[in-house]
Amino acid sequence: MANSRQGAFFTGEYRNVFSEMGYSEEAVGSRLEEIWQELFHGSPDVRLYHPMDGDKGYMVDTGNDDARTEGMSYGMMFAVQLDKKDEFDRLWNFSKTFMQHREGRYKDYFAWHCSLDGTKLSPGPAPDGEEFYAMALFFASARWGDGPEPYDYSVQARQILRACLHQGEEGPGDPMWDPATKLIKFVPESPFSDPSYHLPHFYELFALLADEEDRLFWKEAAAASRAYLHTACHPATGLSAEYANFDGTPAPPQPHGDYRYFYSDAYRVAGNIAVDWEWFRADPWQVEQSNRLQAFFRDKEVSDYRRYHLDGTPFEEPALHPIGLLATNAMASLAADGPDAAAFAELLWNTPLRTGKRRYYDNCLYFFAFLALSGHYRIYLPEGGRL
Ligand SMILES: O[C@@H]1[C@@H](O)[C@H](O[C@@H]2CO[C@@H](O[C@@H]3CO[C@@H](O)[C@H](O)[C@H]3O)[C@H](O)[C@H]2O)OC[C@H]1O
Repeated sequence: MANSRQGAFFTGEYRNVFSEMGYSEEAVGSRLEEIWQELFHGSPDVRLYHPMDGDKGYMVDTGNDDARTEGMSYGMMFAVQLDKKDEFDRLWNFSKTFMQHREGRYKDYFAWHCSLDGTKLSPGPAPDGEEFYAMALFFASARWGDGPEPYDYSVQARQILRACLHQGEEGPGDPMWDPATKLIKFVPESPFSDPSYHLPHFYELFALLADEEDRLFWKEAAAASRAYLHTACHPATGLSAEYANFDGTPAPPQPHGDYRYFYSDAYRVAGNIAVDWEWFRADPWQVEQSNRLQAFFRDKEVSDYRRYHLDGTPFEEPALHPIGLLATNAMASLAADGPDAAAFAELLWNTPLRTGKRRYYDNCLYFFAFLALSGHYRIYLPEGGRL
């Protein structure tokens, strides 16, 4: 039975799109377990997760030979969804020990990437990591209960979210959310956003679980992000830019590159929108948007996926992560109700994990798509917690 919280309706149900298409629950379950085994415990040329001696482990970005808060927090989300506490704790311990700052302008934030021995490669954070850490930690607290530091998961999650909103109020630094617009920034210092960082479905939950005094902010942030995505996604193609201003227009070129186009970061927008729809049914535009995006990719071969202008004009340059893009296009089927929904899910089902050097980002998105489309990407709340 759905219940209502100021416009967001927690569905309490998780569709298994693959079963709806005729695959047995058993086949879907064993496929999911196979993906877990390959990515976490498979051969060295397949796996992403690596346990270290002692009590730590990391996810490697195989394309860049480093560990990123993105992949570390994704790994924690995969682990908590599938009830794998040992892997979760190792990833968290590595993140906490090597990546989190103890002082200064980034206190309680995480260096966005480090080498595989834990040496920070650059101090700045990437806010998509912080929000995934916080959500995964809250889910861990609900599934397994809080333990001694650093496994006091809910305490750790609140500490991260406190920094995200209040950094700079009593010392150096900047918050990760813009206080005026309530939109997440690309990095704490930037006056613009990254559409793929917007996770209103997480903010609805932060509004229940974060520090009491910040709960209203998170509720408003959920609404602000939903509205923002309308402005960031092209009205005809559904494509969004890598980085976008707070009014949704593509952000100007940056010293480290020109990100006004649909490329690797932006794939995730489709998946995020679909999960928000599945969890909260708050914004019917998400259904139209998902149909629109799938219509844009309908006639395109995965092997011919490219970088695109937002109006859909292709670059010569191929997509760096075509399997990742297929995964998020398929994830959109959780929200889409158009003629392409089943076809994209079917195509993903019939596509294997990516192999080779660049497999990390593709296979992370692939894992999310399988979790979501099989009904295994779920909300876990502490006992007595209600939506
Ligand atoms: O300038 C950095 C900025 O690059 C960093 O962004 C993080 C890394 O990139 C994003 O994901 C990548 C997508 O492309 C694939 O090829 C990579 O493997 C992925 O890691 C990720 O979303 C960002 O967190 O953020 C900090 C800035 O200072």
